[in-house]
Amino acid sequence: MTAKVIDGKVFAATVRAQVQAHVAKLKADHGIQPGLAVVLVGEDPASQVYVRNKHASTIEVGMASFEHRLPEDTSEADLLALVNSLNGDPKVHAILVQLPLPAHLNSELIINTIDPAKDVDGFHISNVGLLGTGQKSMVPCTPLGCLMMLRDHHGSLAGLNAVVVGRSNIVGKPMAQLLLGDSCTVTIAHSRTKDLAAVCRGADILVAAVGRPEMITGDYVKPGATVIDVGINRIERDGKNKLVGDVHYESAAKVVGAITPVPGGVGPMTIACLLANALTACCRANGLPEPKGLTA
Ligand SMILES: Nc1nc(=O)c2c([nH]1)NC[C@@H]1CN(c3ccc(C(=O)N[C@@H](CCC(=O)O)C(=O)O)cc3)C=[N+]21
Repeated sequence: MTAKVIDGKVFAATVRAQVQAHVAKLKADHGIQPGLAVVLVGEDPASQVYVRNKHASTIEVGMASFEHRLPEDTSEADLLALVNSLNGDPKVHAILVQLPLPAHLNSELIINTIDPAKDVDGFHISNVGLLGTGQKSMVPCTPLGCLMMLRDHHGSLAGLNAVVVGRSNIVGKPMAQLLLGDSCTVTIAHSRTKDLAAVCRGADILVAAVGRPEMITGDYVKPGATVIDVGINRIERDGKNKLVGDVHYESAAKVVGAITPVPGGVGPMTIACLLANALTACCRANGLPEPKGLTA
């Protein structure tokens, strides 16, 4: 069987185009421009790349982008003061504090200080609770992007067996909630699950978010299954730096029905969903109808 490659790059471009059109309409009809603030503490090179990409895409869809780069030794009090000022800034509808933060900063405290209505990452405890109880919330960008690709590929997800490998607060747990919301039968597995391969082989939908390069091989997948690879691992192979997922693409692709590549799968969708969430936050803040097809 030849697997269908789910092209996240192409899909993300269509999401960004929808966001761009909606942003233009907000401006024309209401004179409103959505604003996204990104806060980066420290000099982590990978984080700097993401922040630069986010800035460029934000401008491209016509939103205002506010970048705050703070030194590694920024105090918790100073960071909290910045978050509070962004909370109170009417031009800022959406706030993202890049993670991980330097170890001397309490990430939970900082995330929970963001106004939940502006929390485009959906990491605030209020948004986590709202999602868990099926209420309107801000939904974490990576799981939202995965859900969009799955809905596009399958139409309805009702009744399908979904296995999420990974139990993080930013991907595994919210992904499971979203799949449950779409009426999948959901299993959350992880590195300590007994006979992980057998559990994974029961999946019609397999979401790999364990953070272990190429761990999910062809032996872990059911023929015809849909595989979403959330992993982004930088490894060295044959003296070269390479980006690989949590799925061993070559062996899995021989078995499954559809699969997302790395790069060019979930990553671009994460950024597109960040923009979608910023737009949603802006519409809600102004009591306007939300964009269709861009929310959970
Ligand atoms: N508060 C917060 N929210 C985040 O959403 C967040 C974060 N912190 N910290 C870091 C991670 C990482 N992340 C990525 C987004 C896009 C790509 C992406 O577009 N990747 C490209 C490849 C890029 C490359 O070549 O390096 C791809 O997969 O095709 C990757 C990683 C968001 N994160």
